[in-house]
Amino acid sequence: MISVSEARAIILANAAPCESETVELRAALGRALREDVRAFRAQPPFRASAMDGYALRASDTPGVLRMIGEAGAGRAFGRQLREGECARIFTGAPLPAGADSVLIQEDAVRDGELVTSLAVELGRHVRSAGVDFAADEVLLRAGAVLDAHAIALAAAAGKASLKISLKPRVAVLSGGNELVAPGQQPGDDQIFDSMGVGIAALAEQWGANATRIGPLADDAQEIAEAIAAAIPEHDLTIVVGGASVGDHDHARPAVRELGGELFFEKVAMRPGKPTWLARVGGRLILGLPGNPASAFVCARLFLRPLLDQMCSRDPGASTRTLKARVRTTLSANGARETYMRAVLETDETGQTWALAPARQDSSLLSVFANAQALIVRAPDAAEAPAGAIVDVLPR
Ligand SMILES: Nc1nc2c(c(=O)[nH]1)N[C@H]1C(S)=C(S)[C@@H](COP(=O)(O)OP(=O)(O)OC[C@H]3O[C@@H](n4cnc5c(N)ncnc54)[C@H](O)[C@@H]3O)O[C@H]1N2
Ligand code: MOO
Repeated sequence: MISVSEARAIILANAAPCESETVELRAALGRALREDVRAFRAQPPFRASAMDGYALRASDTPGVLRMIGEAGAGRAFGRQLREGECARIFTGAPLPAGADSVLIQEDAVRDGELVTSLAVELGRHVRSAGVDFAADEVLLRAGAVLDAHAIALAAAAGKASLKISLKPRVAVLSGGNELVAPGQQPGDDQIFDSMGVGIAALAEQWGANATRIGPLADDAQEIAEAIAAAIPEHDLTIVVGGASVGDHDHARPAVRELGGELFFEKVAMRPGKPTWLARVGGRLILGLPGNPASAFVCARLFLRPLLDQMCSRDPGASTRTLKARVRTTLSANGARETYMRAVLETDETGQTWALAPARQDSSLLSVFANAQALIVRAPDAAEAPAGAIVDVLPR
């Protein structure tokens, strides 16, 4: 069995970034940038006033100055200020040539065209040209995920459109004779297909366009046909369930029937051991165990970085852990890396505590849905007494 980090390395070694597209600025929100964004020109492009007041020469102060005109935002004052002169100025307006400082209007005494000024420090209330950024400066790097602030920066750089990653097209197949789609009438021996829906939702949360397929019957032929049909239309196919060794676990046999190449079929982790990865017709197929907590843990550990890589985001960023103290003692771990569902709390000192509910069975969706994090227990980790610091991964 391979380790979690080995499995992730194999996944990333076999995943390529999706194509890119160019879209209007606001349509790029939440997407990964595929080009560096450089400033069209410096910001501000001119020396600007930071206050409403009077533009003047500091060397003329203290004293009485003659106001010779006005500079407004978007309306530069064309003339040169000479000794003893000042110009009315407003926030954001270009400083007139010859001026070097601004007297804030609250500190001025005005009488018609005469302005009495206190001593003004040289450069006071002046924003120098390029104080925010210089012309041609790289403001955003390829790979950045574009939030509202980044979109504003691109707009300030003069960009009207951006080159971004296409959303990976992801097919999510679920299968099992016990499954019925939400909204359908279940038989007495059936349950609702929560994880086909859940994994598709996660894929979309992480930047993909997901298509739901299923629930399929426990039938190797039907599963093979569904995979074969999904492959040409999708960059990635995910199969939820049917991953284990039972007589009705048909996912991997279906992949073999299609002539697929299996990279791994088990990972030394708990939950999530029966996770697998294959390639069929040049496209990756990720197999997740059907138990809800197993599927969610494996999606978090493998699907998230895989989608990051496909979207040209940093695939390493999402799997970095944080530190927290455990509320209750955790027993020594076995040989498999273990991911325990945990509720996070922050106390009045700012310390984060992780509370692992006693019920950790991998079938418990409600426990997972109410957790905020996973406590990571290394293989063969010793008992962690209450208060010990552990690694946690935000869910
Ligand atoms: N003899 C062994 N049995 C099992 C092993 C093993 O190593 N030897 N591994 C166990 C582990 S660990 C897990 S995890 C599960 C994985 O099972 P599968 O991926 O084959 O999934 P299923 O058998 O189809 O279902 C398991 C469980 O999850 C429920 N399920 C499945 N799909 C969904 C869905 N879309 N929505 C909601 N619930 C789903 C299903 O009803 C089962 O209860 O195998 C163990 N067995
Ligand atoms: O690994 Mo299974 O995922 O323990 O329940």
